[in-house]
Amino acid sequence: MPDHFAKNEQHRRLVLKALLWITLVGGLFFFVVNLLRDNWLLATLEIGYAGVSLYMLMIIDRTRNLQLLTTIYLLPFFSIMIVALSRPHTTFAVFAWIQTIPIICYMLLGLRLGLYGSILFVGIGLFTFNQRLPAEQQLVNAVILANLGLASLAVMIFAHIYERSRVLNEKRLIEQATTDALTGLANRMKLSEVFERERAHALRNDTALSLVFVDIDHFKQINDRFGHEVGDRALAHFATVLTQRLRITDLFCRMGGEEFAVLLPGTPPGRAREIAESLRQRLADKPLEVAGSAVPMTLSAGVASLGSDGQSLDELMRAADRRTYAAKRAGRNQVVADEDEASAIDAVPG
Ligand SMILES: Nc1nc2c(ncn2[C@@H]2O[C@H](COP(=O)(O)OP(=O)(O)OP(=O)(O)O)[C@@H](O)[C@H]2O)c(=O)[nH]1
Repeated sequence: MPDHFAKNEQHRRLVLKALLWITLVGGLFFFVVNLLRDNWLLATLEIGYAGVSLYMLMIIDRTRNLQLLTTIYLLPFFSIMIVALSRPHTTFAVFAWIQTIPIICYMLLGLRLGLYGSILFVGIGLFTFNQRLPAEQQLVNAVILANLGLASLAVMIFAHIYERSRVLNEKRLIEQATTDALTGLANRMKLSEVFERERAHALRNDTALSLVFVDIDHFKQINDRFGHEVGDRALAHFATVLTQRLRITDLFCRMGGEEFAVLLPGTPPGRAREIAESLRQRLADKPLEVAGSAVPMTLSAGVASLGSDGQSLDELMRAADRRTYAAKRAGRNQVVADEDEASAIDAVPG
């Protein structure tokens, strides 16, 4: 599961836990109150719900399908509120619970289900409440309903705004944490996340997955000659030029400094070599322009593939890295795609 979904789940798990404690304590309290008032239907529902809350508190940390568990819990929870509101023995104060529905729905079910759940259950709550008002005082009833309806609407709007900002902020934070600020490319953390997904996909569908490690040649000289600022521009230029050559499904990442990696889903070793070669060619064809003159850049690359070079990202990175440094030793500005080639370079005295 991607990390950001896990974070969202953690947030919802905490909210649900808090609600379960409230319904456990509330259920026990109202069980006693309803027993004392001889309201057997509600007493049974309340003690039953306290039991369900206790059971859910025990399993909540182990459950995988939190969304399903939440929905199974909320439907009877809201229904009990409505039943309680409709009973002649209960007070109108039960409507206070109806007003918590939008907050509960948005925090536990997210924006879309939060909206639908709020409209549905607050609507039914208002309708049920209206049935209990004396028919003869229509104007007073209208004022009461307008107050409760508007207050519920305000809670719903605030809950919607809160959840929307929370989701957007969370998205922004995740994006910042997984993006390299200078080039706008994905970073190492994102590569790990995507690699796991693509590896599972490749194993399930028996498709290929390759990784190209790319290192800019003599990058230090660009910094030394033109300054760090031009060095930064060169890195951004490199990212732009190479991204244009890749497919939308490929993941181009900056690993740090002048080292990059490209994850190529559905790409066997031979094709990955061709792609690495075309990246090398493209960079040579599109030098960075500084004050009207070209700053030539070249790259060295190593290719590794799932299966033949290992099963984990670490293994693939190690193999691709080894081949990149073989390419450097062989004179730079080239691609080394397999172990034979790397060993042949290593065997040359130098
Ligand atoms: N401008 C700029 N330079 C960086 C950045 N990150 C790393 N560098 C520089 O990249 C250079 C890398 O130098 P080396 O590791 O010697 O590699 P190289 O000069 O590319 O040589 P080879 O890899 O052997 O071809 C260093 O001078 C770093 O300061 C960055 O974000 N911006």
